Amino acid sequence: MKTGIATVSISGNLEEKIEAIAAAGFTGIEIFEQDFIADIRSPAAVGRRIRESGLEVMLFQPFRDFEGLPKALRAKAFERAERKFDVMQELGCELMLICSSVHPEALGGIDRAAADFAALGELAAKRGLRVGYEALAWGRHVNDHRDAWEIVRRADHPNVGLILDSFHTLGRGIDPETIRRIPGDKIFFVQLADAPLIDMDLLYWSRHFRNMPGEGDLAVTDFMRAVMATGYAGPVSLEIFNDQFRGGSPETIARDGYRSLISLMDEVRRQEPEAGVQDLPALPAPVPVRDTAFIEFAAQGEGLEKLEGLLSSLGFRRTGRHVSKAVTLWQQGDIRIVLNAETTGHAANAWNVRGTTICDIGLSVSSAADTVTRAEALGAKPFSQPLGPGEMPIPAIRGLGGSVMHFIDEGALSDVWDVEFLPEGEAAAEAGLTRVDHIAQTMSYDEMLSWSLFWTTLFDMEKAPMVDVVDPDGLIRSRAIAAPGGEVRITLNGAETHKTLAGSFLAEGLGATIQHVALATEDIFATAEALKAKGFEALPLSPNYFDDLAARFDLAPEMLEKMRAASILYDADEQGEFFQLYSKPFAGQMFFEIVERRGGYAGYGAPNAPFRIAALKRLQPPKGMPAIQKT
Ligand SMILES: O=C(O)c1ccc(O)c(O)c1
Ligand SMILES: [Mg+2]
Repeated sequence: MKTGIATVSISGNLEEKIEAIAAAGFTGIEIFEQDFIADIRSPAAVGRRIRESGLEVMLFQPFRDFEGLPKALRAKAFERAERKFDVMQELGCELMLICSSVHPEALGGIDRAAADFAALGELAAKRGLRVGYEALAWGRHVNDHRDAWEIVRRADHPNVGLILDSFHTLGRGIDPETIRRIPGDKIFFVQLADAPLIDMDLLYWSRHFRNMPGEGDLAVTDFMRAVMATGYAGPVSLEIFNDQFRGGSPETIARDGYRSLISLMDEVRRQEPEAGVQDLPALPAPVPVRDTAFIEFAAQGEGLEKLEGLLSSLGFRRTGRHVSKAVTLWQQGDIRIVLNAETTGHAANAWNVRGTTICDIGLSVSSAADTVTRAEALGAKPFSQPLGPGEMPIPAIRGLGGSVMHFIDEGALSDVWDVEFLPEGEAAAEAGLTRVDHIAQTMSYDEMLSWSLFWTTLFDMEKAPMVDVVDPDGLIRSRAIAAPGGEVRITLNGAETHKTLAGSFLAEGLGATIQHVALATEDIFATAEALKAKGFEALPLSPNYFDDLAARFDLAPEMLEKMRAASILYDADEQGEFFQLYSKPFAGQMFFEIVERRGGYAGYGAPNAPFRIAALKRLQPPKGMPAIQKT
């Protein structure tokens, strides 16, 4: 299977685009004409450069306003096409994309357009070139792939074929099953893009909001299944017009594209085995996640002592000390927290950059080996560092932005805790915390699509709709990613400005990181009592919040009083209820959350987030003072 991406999909100049596309692992490139025209090099030199980087020049596009023109304009269009054929021959590209006309003088009529294409096919054939016809969703007369196909069919020329683009089909709500009727060898090229469902003008939506398959809401997998069912054996290529990507990092966007495409084709192969997806390396299915195995903090000195104090006040006990490293294990229920005070290695690097921070998360998965294999096939890098005495080689990868994740399964490595840690028997009463409910990653808004793609392509996890959270100083976009039974839940919080709480956390800490961890209890009132006895200090909330709760929900007055007394927040959905309790911030702006889910409540208390953020902000030092001291 040949994979491609259009130059228009990523930022930078043509050279930067070529480098990033080649580095990400694609087979080829679609040259978007503007990118080529802006380059100083000759077509031959550009073609050579692309091939030297290991890429094929798969497609030259777009050629606009060709078909259906009245006489004089028609002749000009053919001349224009000949000039572009010249360029293509120099470039070493044999396929041109012609998108359906938007010309105000273009005439309709399928036979007229077919005759134009038959004539152009002749000219192309003389030079050993081919042309493909794509229906733009906003084309003047042709805006549906079924009409474009009828024109190609009637043109009946071996050098004239159809080009399909998932956006134009799915964006118009055309059933992709209709593609199954087209002969695969008449489909010359396939472009893929997803998009978030937003009700707006098709052209504007397409030119600004496309994103990678899996990042949006369109049925791109169904589209591609139908394409493969035709016997299509040509390239599968991404064509993403996106304002954010145009301003992003070429490497990141190209890597995301590759991850998206491989994961999509893997899914197509699974769902449509008879379609015979060729030359796609075998890779394990998206990996089921079972639980959060551990959360590891990098902490040293005074910051370490403070964190130990906070963990004790949350009912955690130190249960182990690493056999060879300055690392301790803290437990409660099924929760494991690792405190790493090493002065070399990944944790030390993280501490040097951020101070006290979560530097690693461990996930329990069905197969750790499969997880690493799939992650690498999708472009992730394995992670390892020299093993100390007595240490076990736990499979790990680099997540995005330098983060690290370890994977533990039920195999030989599951007894890592007994092997690597000497037990410490500090007896102390727990506070009823049972497991990690969710992990909240904070990032800049631009990183959200990358992270949601990372989680949903590697693991058997689904993304929930985006929600907006109001911070007094700006907006936070929030999206949850969860395993089907909620075994692991991640929330991605994207800050648009550095003035928001999440944004200032980022400004201090360099890149996406985990800002809070939510721990589950089965009885939040009992937990709140137990914590109080241990000296835990809850985040104080405004009394107005509880008055509003009384107005919005039918809560028993005694329960409301208990919530008010213990600073417990509340939310409910159709399935159940949700209770939340926050710690005060520590190490700058990190915090813990304690939650109780009753019934099948599926959310994260998003309606409460503005009040939590305002409460946290009240505790920040006055503006102008440093918010984080590196301890
Ligand atoms: O927005 C456009 O004009 C445009 C151009 C070329 C394409 O392949 C396409 O899908 C859209
Ligand atoms: Mg297209």
